[in-house]
Amino acid sequence: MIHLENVNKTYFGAQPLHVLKGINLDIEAGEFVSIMGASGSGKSTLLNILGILDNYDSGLYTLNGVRIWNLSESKAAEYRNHMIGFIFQSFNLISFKNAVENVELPLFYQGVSRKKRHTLAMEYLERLGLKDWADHYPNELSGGQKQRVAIARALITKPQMILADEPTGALDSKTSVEVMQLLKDLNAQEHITQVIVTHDPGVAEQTNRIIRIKDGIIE
Ligand SMILES: Nc1ncnc2c1ncn2[C@@H]1O[C@H](COP(=O)(O)OP(=O)(O)OP(=O)(O)O)[C@@H](O)[C@H]1O
Repeated sequence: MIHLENVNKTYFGAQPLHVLKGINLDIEAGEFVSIMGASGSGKSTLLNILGILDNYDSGLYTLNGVRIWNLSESKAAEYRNHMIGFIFQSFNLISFKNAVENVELPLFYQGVSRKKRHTLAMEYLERLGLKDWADHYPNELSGGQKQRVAIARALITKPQMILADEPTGALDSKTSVEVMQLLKDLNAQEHITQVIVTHDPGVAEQTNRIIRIKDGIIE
């Protein structure tokens, strides 16, 4: 599903920083993998490239056989909206929208009718055990509840893969285990490919493969 060949990425700041130095990586459909590496090793950079949120300088990236290179912003957004669900450490919920409105948002961008997106969002909230919290705002939810709302939002477009950047980074250890179990179940039951960036060896151990990045390459 994901194929990377000799992918390079440099940030051109005051001093150029060659972050990814020839990444070769294959992730098959249905895999449940984690990416580990020291702080600054390029994990988020790699995840952003996989999620078509950022460009790379050279090499090859194909997603489901489609070459991802120099896409227009609208084409990139279309691929993201239809293929990829994102989960972030800081949840990235919209604070002035309640839980069900947050979950509905990706469908709004897909032009789905108000009624249909509300019905679907309620279904996903229910699946994640949050039906009774639908009209609560993010600041009224615990960290674990916020992350479950974010997971519902990631799932609602039925993505083929989920990219998660430190999904448990802001959660206590008990809630982390619950969220990881949820992601694991999703992988087992629905075969959604998942790529999880984490610092936490306990989180990585729960995935089926650990990819280690060091000095800009995969070990
Ligand atoms: N937009 C940017 N412009 C310039 N440099 C950047 C940019 N984004 C990241 N970097 C630098 O690139 C390097 C890799 O960053 P990245 O966020 O990919 O690492 P990481 O492995 O995810 O780190 P962490 O575990 O701390 O989140 C770091 O040195 C970072 O400072």
